[in-house]
Amino acid sequence: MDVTHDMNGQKKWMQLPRNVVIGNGVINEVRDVCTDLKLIDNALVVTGKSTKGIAGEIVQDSLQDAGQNVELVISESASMKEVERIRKHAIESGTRYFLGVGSGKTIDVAKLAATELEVPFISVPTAASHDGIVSSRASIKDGRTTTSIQANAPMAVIADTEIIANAPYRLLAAGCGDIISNCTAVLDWQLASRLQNVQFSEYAAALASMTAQILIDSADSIKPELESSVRMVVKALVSSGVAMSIAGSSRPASGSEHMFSHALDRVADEPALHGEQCGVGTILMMYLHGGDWKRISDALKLIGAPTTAKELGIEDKYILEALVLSHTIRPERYTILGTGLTPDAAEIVARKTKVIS
Ligand SMILES: NC(=O)C1=CN([C@@H]2O[C@H](COP(=O)(O)OP(=O)(O)OC[C@H]3O[C@@H](n4cnc5c(N)ncnc54)[C@H](O)[C@@H]3O)[C@@H](O)[C@H]2O)C=CC1
Ligand SMILES: O=C(CO)COP(=O)(O)O
Ligand SMILES: [Zn+2]
Repeated sequence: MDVTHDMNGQKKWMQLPRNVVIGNGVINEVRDVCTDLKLIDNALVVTGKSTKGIAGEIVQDSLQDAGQNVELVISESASMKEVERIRKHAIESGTRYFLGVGSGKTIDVAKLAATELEVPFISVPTAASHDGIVSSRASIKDGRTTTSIQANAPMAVIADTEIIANAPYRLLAAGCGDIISNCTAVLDWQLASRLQNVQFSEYAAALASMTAQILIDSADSIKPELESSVRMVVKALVSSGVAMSIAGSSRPASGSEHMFSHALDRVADEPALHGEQCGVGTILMMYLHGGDWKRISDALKLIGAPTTAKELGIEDKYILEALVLSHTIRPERYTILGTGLTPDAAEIVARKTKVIS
């Protein structure tokens, strides 16, 4: 668990990654990181179909060169069945630690399997598409429903900026949407703290908000194929992950805009990327908060992230359906959505913010 509180809120236990390595070519430092963490044998590399050739095999070869036994397994769908398959594979091959090498789904499966087996996990993202690359949560899908499960934080995060800069730019822009969503997540958290006296951390909220503000202020310098942009986004994702660890929940980085994204995952035929949907959700929820939604929309446009249903590739009717459904996604998490939007109110917010036209 990230943070534990006793009944008086006096006891805290924050779980953070020990090594965070960001830079050009740092994939070649995997074995040094493992040695530093005393992870010296029986690794299981969990990677994706396309990310195997991009980074999975580099990690495998480099650990094998250091004399380690290393197995490699492909995993892309983040379901409990898949976690179980990987967990069984790990037991059979005597795995002592996991490396998740790839995108969000691959990392989540490796993270949860490692947590269940109580062995260390190292995150090696090949894209900076959301803050799950560093967080202590795993999102697992069951049909169209996604559940966010508490897991152990990675022992280390190794983010090679050259590899991430060569990934499709859409993934990096999505990562920016996930960071910018901290703006409304923190407003929702403050609201819940005022109205329902929920546990609130000034430090976690300040860190999450500041991270989003820095990115919004630098929006014009986030560009495709630039390692400087990748560095900025990865550092922001790490900061968001740390904010969640301080809070002991995803509250600083997930509010009503995330509930909207989770609702879209349920209703849309073909949902967009998590971070893309959260970015559009932030525009909508900032409008509901009475805040500067145009500033959010302008920053996303500068970055090249979607700001409309059309750019998300999702029909207007699903945006409206998701807006009306959002408050039911996580009823225990109070947000600006309150007891929900009526269909006509949903249409007004979506039209005024130009998410639908
Ligand atoms: N654990 C957590 O806290 C969080 C987890 N999630 C979960 O993460 C998942 C979404 O993750 P995403 O990364 O957005 O999508 P994804 O895992 O579906 O990956 C998107 C695509 O990017 C490709 N890709 C990755 N790196 C690449 C590279 N270097 N070059 C070419 N292609 C590359 C992958 O092969 C995949 O086809 C969802 O299941 C979502 O629920 C989302 C947010 C937070
Ligand atoms: O995506 C997240 C933070 O960016 C995690 O949030 P959830 O708790 O909504 O899965
Ligand atoms: Zn997110």
